[in-house]
Amino acid sequence: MPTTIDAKPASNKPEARPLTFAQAIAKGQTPPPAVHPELANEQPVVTIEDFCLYYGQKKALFDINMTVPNGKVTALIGPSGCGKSTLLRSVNRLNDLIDTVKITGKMSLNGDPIYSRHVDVIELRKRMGMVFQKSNPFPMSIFENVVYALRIDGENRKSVLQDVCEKSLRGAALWDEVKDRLHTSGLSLSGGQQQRLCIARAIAAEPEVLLMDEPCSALDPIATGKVEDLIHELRGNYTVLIVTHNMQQAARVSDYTAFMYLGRLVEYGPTSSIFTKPILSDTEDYVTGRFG
Ligand SMILES: Nc1ncnc2c1ncn2[C@@H]1O[C@H](COP(=O)(O)OP(=O)(O)OP(=O)(O)O)[C@@H](O)[C@H]1O
Repeated sequence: MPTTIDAKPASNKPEARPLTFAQAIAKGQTPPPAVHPELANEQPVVTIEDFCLYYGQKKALFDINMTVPNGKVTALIGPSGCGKSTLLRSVNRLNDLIDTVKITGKMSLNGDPIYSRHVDVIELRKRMGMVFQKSNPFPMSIFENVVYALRIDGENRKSVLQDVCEKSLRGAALWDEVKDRLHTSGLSLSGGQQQRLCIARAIAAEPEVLLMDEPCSALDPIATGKVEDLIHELRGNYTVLIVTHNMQQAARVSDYTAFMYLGRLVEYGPTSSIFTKPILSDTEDYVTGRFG
């Protein structure tokens, strides 16, 4: 069904055609997103309320309202430049590093404000894991990469570190490939293994949410398949918010999908619904490759 956003009839026309989301934006309106009812049954880990972000004068995010549900994989999709990475990086305040960035609105992590003046950003980031496009193992052994966050927190008990290392590498589907060379450099692994090592490092810290910014974009198809399988398996145990350019990837790995366009959240719902029976015609056009 096509969207019916702000379908005000023009005064001299008996039947105005409903505006699409994109047309409404072009007319300067801010249509509310189409949020599917299933989300109301989920427990939010991250809550985003009326969130706007500006790079200097340029507004990149417009009144984003959404929640990231507990124990689920949520994919952010949309055309290049629509604000997916900006939104993801706002969750762990990586955008603080850019001088010109200003924000309005709120975000919270399990009820705790993310953007309060009193927040210790370092402590806040410890509660979240981040996996980047390009894997970034530290120049140290596989073992030390995985237990890095624990070491920083002063944990030096060998048995604890060994347990966490094994559990995290198993969780990242890497254990069998590296268990006999834990003390060789993380940099000696293949690209796909390095990315799974980064995921192991992230989950070792037991993050409340794992943020992934196009984690497969630098990988070949086989390594991509392994990382996708892994992300899919993280469901239930971890809350994941992932940016992807690749719609097939979103369909394969995620429970929920949020479609963004020109800095707005357009539609958000179960991945199967977004791809097979979206509410808005804009979403349908995007997922079927007719625009974007
Ligand atoms: N550091 C920056 N300074 C100024 N503008 C920026 C900066 N980073 C991003 N932008 C702008 O903000 C908007 C959103 O960019 P963002 O990278 O978040 O989009 P995206 O959906 O992740 O794109 P892509 O899929 O191409 O990575 C774009 O118009 C972009 O040019």
